[in-house]
Amino acid sequence: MKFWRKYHPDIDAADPRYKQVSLIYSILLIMIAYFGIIGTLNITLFDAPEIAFFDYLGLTLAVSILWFVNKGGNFKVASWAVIIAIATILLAFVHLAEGRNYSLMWVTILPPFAFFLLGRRDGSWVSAIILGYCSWYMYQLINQQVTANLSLGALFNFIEVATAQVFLFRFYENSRQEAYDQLQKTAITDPLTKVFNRLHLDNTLSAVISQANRANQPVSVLLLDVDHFKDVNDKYGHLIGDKVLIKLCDVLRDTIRETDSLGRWGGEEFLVICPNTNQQQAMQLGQRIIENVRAEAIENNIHITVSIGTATYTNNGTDTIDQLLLSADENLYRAKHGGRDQVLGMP
Ligand SMILES: Nc1nc2c(ncn2[C@@H]2O[C@H](COP(=O)(O)OP(=O)(O)OP(=O)(O)O)[C@@H](O)[C@H]2O)c(=O)[nH]1
Repeated sequence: MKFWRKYHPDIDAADPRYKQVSLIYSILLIMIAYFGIIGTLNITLFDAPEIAFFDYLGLTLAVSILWFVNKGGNFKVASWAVIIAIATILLAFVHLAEGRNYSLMWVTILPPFAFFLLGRRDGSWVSAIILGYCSWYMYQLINQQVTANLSLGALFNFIEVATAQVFLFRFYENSRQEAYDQLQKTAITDPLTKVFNRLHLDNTLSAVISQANRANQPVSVLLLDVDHFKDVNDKYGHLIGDKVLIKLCDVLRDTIRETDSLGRWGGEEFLVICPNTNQQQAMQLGQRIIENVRAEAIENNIHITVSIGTATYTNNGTDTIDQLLLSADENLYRAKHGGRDQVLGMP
């Protein structure tokens, strides 16, 4: 287990912040070890206290940021603080080294940190500004013949490498972000109908109920089941049955609000979660769904109907999510056994 988890027990491996937090802690620990060792060497072995000053400054900054994140500080602020600390040390080093060519090499460590911690957009301009400034500064030193350590040819090579580095990191960060977004989407989507899957419905319902508790608002759910769907499969085949489910979800998406969540509960059962919706509004939505589905010729002129059970969470101190779903299920059962093609709520 990562040691920092004891300061942030709520961030587990599934949390999107996990990698970023890991990286922040790794960078801070490396900075502390690095600046501590090099600063001490600069004083004891190399007799360079003016450089050691910046090493200890880096050490102090790293320890302060570590303290800040341990105390629950904002990770975005911490990421920026890490990048500003690294950039400050690098710039101080470039100035102190008076044009020695190795100082430029160090500047190339900035882009990977900037891209990983700040993302593609901010990583790009921060890297471009720091690398651009260092190139310009070195060019002035060569021009004014302050340095004999760096040739114009070497500086241009540095500029080419730095530019390539920024473009490569941009490209890498782009593909990484796209792959991550795709993965996130796949993890919460039902592959056939492209509505949310059951796992995401569970998470959404918990989040919506917590929000409703804070705002003291009702939440309604509509549990919906296709009537006699087995007959559709038996008569037209499974592939057509699949298309019917896909088309049904199109109708449902067009009928519900943007703030509602639609997902597949299982088989030919779907759940709609409606924040800030009372029992009466849920019944109206259910009725609209029934009518829209009935009116739509779904596939090859196949007409289907659906039955719906609704239930409403009112934050009266006794309701639970399980009870809410159980009530919706019981009402769906009554709708089925009362003749189908209808919506039923609390008796
Ligand atoms: N084509 C297709 N069929 C599915 C899918 N998931 C579940 N089914 C079918 O849905 C049917 C559900 O049948 P039942 O549970 O008997 O319900 P029903 O025929 O809809 O009858 P009622 O719900 O009582 O109106 C079964 O034939 C399942 O095979 C799917 O993804 N694609």
